Amino acid sequence: MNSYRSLRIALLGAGSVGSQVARLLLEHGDEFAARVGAPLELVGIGVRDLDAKRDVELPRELLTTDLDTLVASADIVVELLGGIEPARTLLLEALAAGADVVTANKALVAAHGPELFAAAEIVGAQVAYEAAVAGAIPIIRPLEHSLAGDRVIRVMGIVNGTTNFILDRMHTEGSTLEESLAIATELGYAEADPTADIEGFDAASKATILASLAFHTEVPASEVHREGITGVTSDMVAQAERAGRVLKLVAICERLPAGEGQPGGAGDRVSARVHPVSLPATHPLAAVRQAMNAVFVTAEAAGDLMFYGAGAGGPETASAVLGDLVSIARRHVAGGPGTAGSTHAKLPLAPFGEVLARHEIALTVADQPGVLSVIAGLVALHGVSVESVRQDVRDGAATLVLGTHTATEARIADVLAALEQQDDVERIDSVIRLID
Ligand SMILES: NC(=O)c1ccc[n+]([C@@H]2O[C@H](COP(=O)([O-])OP(=O)(O)OC[C@H]3O[C@@H](n4cnc5c(N)ncnc54)[C@H](O)[C@@H]3O)[C@@H](O)[C@H]2O)c1
Ligand SMILES: N[C@@H](CCO)C(=O)O
Ligand code: NA
Repeated sequence: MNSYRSLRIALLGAGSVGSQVARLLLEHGDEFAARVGAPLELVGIGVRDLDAKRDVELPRELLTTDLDTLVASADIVVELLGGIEPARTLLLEALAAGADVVTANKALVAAHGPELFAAAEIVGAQVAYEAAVAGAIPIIRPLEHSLAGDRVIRVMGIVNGTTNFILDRMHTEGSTLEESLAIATELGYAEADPTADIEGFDAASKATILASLAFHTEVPASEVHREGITGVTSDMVAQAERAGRVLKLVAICERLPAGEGQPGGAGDRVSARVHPVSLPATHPLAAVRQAMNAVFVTAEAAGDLMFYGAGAGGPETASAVLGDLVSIARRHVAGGPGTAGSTHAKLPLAPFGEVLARHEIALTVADQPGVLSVIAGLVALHGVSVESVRQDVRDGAATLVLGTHTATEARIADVLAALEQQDDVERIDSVIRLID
């Protein structure tokens, strides 16, 4: 090993992920030093309560509740607190002092990434966040570096382990959302506030990050259309199964072509959204079970790429955090400023209403002659064509399941509003987007 001085590492947070990062850093310190060319010295672990019970027993002398002082003493700050504050202020303080930053905090990167990246650029420091999207799966680095010479067309993935775990158990065991969420929380997958998982906020933060990287364009969290899984019922799961399909919560980031005659991507727009979809059971994403994640990337020259692995869990996420840490530490030893991400493409964002999808609409209707043709006519009136109809009559009421051809979200919203007004329609039971 050369004679480079020790690198001082400050760890903020010793929860599910932080305690595993501390453990691995202490257990494998010699290996990391050999990879980096300098020792990585864990100088302190910022916690809220020195006596709290933790997943891992940590050396008492490293624990501190004075996070500001800890940050001021470090070359590299690893933030695993979660939430916006005080994480944002502490990281801005670290960057202002010239330290590099590693974080797994997708909520923070989605909401304040540009602010952190700008602060890093001023001092030539680096912000690394591989763990923020799809946990252990390398996806940030491939989008930022490996695919920087290609044109990404689409990123579609299961990026929230908790909701995948819940939907998987609804399919395989008929469990309720509540009981599966309790298990996911126990296993360390769920966010501190699990509303972030089940309402799709966590996946939407990840969609923001993925879209910004994939399209070299700042995609604000406020522009991501978001729907969670609280509207997914056991009836919807049963109906999907009868049709040989599986329900999943997915994030879709797409580059929407400007249209015929526009050369070389000129006029393209981008869109990012999170919502449940219905997939054929044979689709590769349907095979992503339990809390696993998978991300498909389609790029113009590379074609389809698939990234699969653990998207949540303490040790799994710690792997990505430590990968960032080793990579940043190597740069310290080699010298030179950190690499800044690029958002120079500045592609315009397409409104959600212009996004195209096939939909399946389940309705309870009066079981009377002629109802089907009235409804089909009403749907057609709004410029949406019906591809398939399934009918199921039970106790004098009929369930009608309409599969549409591809239509814009705006047209589908008009169809749903019109169906709600239609006397023969008792209620709209569910609406789900179909993926082939
Ligand atoms: N758990 C996962 O599977 C996973 C996966 C990927 C990313 N992440 C992200 O990693 C981060 C940490 O997640 P986690 O699951 O370890 O959360 P956690 O709730 O288990 O741990 C966070 C810890 O930080 C501490 N903390 C919070 N605010 C503090 C403060 N002001 N001062 C001192 N300590 C404070 C908490 O007491 C807790 O021990 C989050 O940003 C999360 O989104 C988690
Ligand atoms: N709560 C998140 C953790 C990983 O980001 C999930 O369930 O995927
Ligand atoms: Na990752």
